[in-house]
Amino acid sequence: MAFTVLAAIVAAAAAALHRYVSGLRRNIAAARKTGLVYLVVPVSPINLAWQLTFWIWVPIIKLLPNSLWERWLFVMIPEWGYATGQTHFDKLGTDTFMVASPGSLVLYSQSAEVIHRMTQNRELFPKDVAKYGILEMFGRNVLTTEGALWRIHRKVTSASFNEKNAAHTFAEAINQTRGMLNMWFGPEGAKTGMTKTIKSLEHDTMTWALNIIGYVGFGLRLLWPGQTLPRDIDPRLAKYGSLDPPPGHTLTFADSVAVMLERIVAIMVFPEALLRILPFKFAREAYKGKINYVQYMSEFLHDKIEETQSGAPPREGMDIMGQLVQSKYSEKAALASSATAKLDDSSIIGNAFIMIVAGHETTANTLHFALLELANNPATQRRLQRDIDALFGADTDPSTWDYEKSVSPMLASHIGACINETLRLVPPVTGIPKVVSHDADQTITVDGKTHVLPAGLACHLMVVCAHRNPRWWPARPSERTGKKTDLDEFLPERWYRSSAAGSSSSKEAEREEEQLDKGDYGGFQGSDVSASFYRPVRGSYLPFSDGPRSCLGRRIAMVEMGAVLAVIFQRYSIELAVDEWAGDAEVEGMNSEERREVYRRAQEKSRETIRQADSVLTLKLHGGRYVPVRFVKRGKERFVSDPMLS
Ligand code: HEM
Repeated sequence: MAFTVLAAIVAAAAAALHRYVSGLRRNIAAARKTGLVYLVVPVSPINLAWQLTFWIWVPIIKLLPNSLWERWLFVMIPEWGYATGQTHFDKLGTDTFMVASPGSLVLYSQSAEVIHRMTQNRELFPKDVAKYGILEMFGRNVLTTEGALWRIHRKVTSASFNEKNAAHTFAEAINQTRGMLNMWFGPEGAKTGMTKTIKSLEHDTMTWALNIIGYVGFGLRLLWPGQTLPRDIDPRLAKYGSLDPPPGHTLTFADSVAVMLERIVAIMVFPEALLRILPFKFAREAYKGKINYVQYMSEFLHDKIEETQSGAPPREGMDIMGQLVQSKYSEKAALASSATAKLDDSSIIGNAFIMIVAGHETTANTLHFALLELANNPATQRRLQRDIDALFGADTDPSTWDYEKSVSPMLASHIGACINETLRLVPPVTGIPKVVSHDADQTITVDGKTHVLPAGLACHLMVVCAHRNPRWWPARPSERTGKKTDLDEFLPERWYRSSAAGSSSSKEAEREEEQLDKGDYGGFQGSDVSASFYRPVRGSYLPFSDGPRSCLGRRIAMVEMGAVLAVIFQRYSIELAVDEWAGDAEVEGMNSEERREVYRRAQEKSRETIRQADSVLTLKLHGGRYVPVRFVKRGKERFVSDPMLS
């Protein structure tokens, strides 16, 4: 008996070893055939189990002699592109390389040509939808589907992304920014002109963005602490805005979204029944977040179906849930032929989830990093304020700002430059997975040479690396760090520079535009970058992706972020908090040089913290990391008004 068991184990191990070796040999041969540079690694870097546990294995591997791992280990660290991307592409001497492992063959590229080809040819290089399981747990949706099914989702969801709703978003972003400022200052800060040290900037920007998409996208009035719901609010919607859990719930709606996003990996990995009984804090939170969120959304769906079937007039704003529900439950949908595609209930909930996640976490993180970079860069902040004064006036009431008149100049000013530069440096989505169509091999051109990629090949577009590739961006030697280029630095002025080594002339840019896929996939059709700025080569700047699968919400995101920066910096400045090095009384007694010295320490620490950002869903500060800041009324700055501080 013991011998039989042993023999079975040996046979299974031999079979596994055979699979391992033959998989590796097959993938190495396929990598070699493409003619591209390739690395060989022992485990697939895109294997989910590896990605969840890499932090255990990497330190163990590093105990081995350097020569065994130093060439390839970087690619096994999921956020390598953001942390150290350029160095590795430099070392390999190429913008496009392959990684062969026993379980996979993957192409990584930061080449604008390659990225452009893949984003423009949706059918030849579809999205690698298998990688989007985490975003499909509540139902299939526009972000996670491909082909004919994606077209149906895109048609239904894109209907409300228009200029009217962008204007509505602008007004609501102004309103929510005031709510956030009121919370930060409180009655005490309003008197002194300075907030206390804020450690919750990331959390607050998430609340800000959720409140906006909640209202503009879903008609839900979500509140800041101390605010109350309007008296005439529809009682069915009141529970979503409640600051305490309403009857039948153990979390508020906003907390259910926040907790669910915080614990999304646990929700995906563990079955609900197991989360319920596991005696760990993370499991309790994940379970609570999930069941509350699911319950809110099914109640919301139910209410919307009733509203649609009662023939109630359309609501103001995007009413994303209303649009989704109408596609299935309206009278028109009922009369439509059965051949007309409709979403099922699970897809309605799935799309609502994706709009909430895509619509708030991305924008919130961009705002969070933009604020931190402005605190890190006082000279940029001062220039931003000058542009805001010129555009909106220093004393005007933001609620009177006119969207149509303001939007283009706003995005062409230093406000736009700061947003673009944040999205270049710290894009919420650092990489986009595509795949070579399973139907046929496809070609790419790298530096004038054609390479054939095998059908089904996984391709990873290294967005964050393309954004820092000196070949495509106007770069100068860094004045601050002495590095070869300043591309790792936040320099919105870059957007006024005229050219980069690999940048195209405006004629070439026009020709490129002509070759684009001009299909109408709904949403905003214009460029992400104002015409007055440096125009990056197509494929080198894609914070919102590009081509048919580009972000549906990019216009409203830009508008939202422009509005919040304008409202905050019209009256206030942001400063890094220096409590770690000096108390308020000490700062009071310091001369200018001493203040500069203490601020420089805070800048150094802040930059180091930002470098440690990584992605679960989007790029942000995880693991309790934060940068403490204060907001001060303009004229009351302790540090950032000093012209010697840049
Ligand atoms: C700074 C803010 C934002 C950034 C950086 C951003 C970025 C992106 C990126 C990179 C993609 C492509 C993802 C992929 O292919 O895997 C995407 C898709 C998408 N985004 Fe955004 N997004 C932002 C804001 C928004 C907002 C505000 C909404 C909606 C309210 C939104 C809705 C969507 C949707 C629906 C898609 C899927 C489009 C499709 O596949 O057809 N996004 N976004």
